[in-house]
Amino acid sequence: MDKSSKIYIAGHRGMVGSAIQRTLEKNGYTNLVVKTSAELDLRNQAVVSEFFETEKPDYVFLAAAKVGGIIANNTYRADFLYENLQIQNNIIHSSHLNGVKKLMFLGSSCIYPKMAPQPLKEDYLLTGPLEETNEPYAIAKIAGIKMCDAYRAQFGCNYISVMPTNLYGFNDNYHPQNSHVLPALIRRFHEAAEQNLPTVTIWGSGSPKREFLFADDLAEACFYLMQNYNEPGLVNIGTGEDISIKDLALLVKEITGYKGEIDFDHTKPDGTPRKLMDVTKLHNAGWRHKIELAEGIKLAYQDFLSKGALVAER
Ligand SMILES: NC(=O)C1=CN([C@@H]2O[C@H](COP(=O)(O)OP(=O)(O)OC[C@H]3O[C@@H](n4cnc5c(N)ncnc54)[C@H](OP(=O)(O)O)[C@@H]3O)[C@@H](O)[C@H]2O)C=CC1
Ligand SMILES: C[C@H]1O[C@H](OP(=O)(O)OP(=O)(O)OC[C@H]2O[C@@H](n3cnc4c(=O)[nH]c(N)nc43)[C@H](O)[C@@H]2O)[C@@H](O)[C@@H](O)C1=O
Repeated sequence: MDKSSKIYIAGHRGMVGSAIQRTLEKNGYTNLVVKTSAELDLRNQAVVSEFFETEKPDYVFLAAAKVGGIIANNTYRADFLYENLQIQNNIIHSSHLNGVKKLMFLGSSCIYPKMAPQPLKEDYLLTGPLEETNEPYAIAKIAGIKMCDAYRAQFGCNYISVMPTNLYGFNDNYHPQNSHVLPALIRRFHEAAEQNLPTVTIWGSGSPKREFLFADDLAEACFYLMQNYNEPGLVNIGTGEDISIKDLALLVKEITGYKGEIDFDHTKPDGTPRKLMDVTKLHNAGWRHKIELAEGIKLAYQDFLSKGALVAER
């Protein structure tokens, strides 16, 4: 990508899209095209087609999606399937029709079978049943991977797919029900400390394990891979280390200064017991994460505090 390339960041106001925009600008890329969902509803094929004909971007980061935690995925099953299929179909197809040089599709670690061996290697895709709570979302993401590969096979499109692990960081979604675990716990422990509540409740058993990557680290990986990776298939992006939900809660408790008790709501789903990414392919491609979990949580907590009542709830 040369500095004059026109780069479209789909989803630039989201946690990942905004991190990608920061990374590109920090590296001197200023010919960026961005649209809010109010300006350009990516579910609408006609307006997406018109947008691409007008703008003709050289590169596309596809970071727009319907995104949420385990309860959101299991509640809005139709929305997660329909909206994500529409968004990615429209962008990938219009990119092909308008000669986009390279596109990066962002999938997710939930695409792997629920009980696949750990750590998850890229070739475990489609080797077993998916986790029920986020199957619609996972099916949409798998379709995106397959679409990029099919457009490469039939039309020679250089469209790559990356699979980030669970992410957190600046501009995260702090919605009490729809968010992912880490932003949810930051908010819940903070509010419990503020209100002197005796107990903070964690969903599920606390025994599942999750891997967490800071969104600005992910953006650096995306920037690196967009310049250096041109293969079909998929690339896991993670830290290669995971932590139990219970230990994560204890870490957030310590960072937010909460002094009360923790209990567990077993009526809430645990989801996949573990989804640790094998990051050998990523490391061999030349990239490793830099921000460790405790440091990242402190950064995310500061961002949460700085936003106050304006914190995002999606
Ligand atoms: N968060 C996580 O833990 C993980 C995320 N990912 C992937 O990373 C990508 C980004 O996720 P994340 O940044 O967390 O998500 P966010 O919810 O923070 O951002 C998603 C963005 O997508 C845009 N968007 C959603 N629907 C539409 C639409 N119909 N038309 C136009 N824009 C739309 C929104 O734009 P607007 O603000 O203008 O409405 C929003 O800014 C997704 O592909 C997700 O699957 C992968 C693994 C983990
Ligand atoms: C990125 C990934 O994210 C999703 O999968 P997930 O990792 O299971 O999502 P999660 O972060 O919501 O939960 C992780 C674990 O944490 C536990 N947990 C405890 N307490 C809270 C809590 O308060 N909120 C939430 N959300 N979870 C909690 C929760 O019970 C579960 O055991 C996919 O839907 C899909 O979006 C995807 O690809």
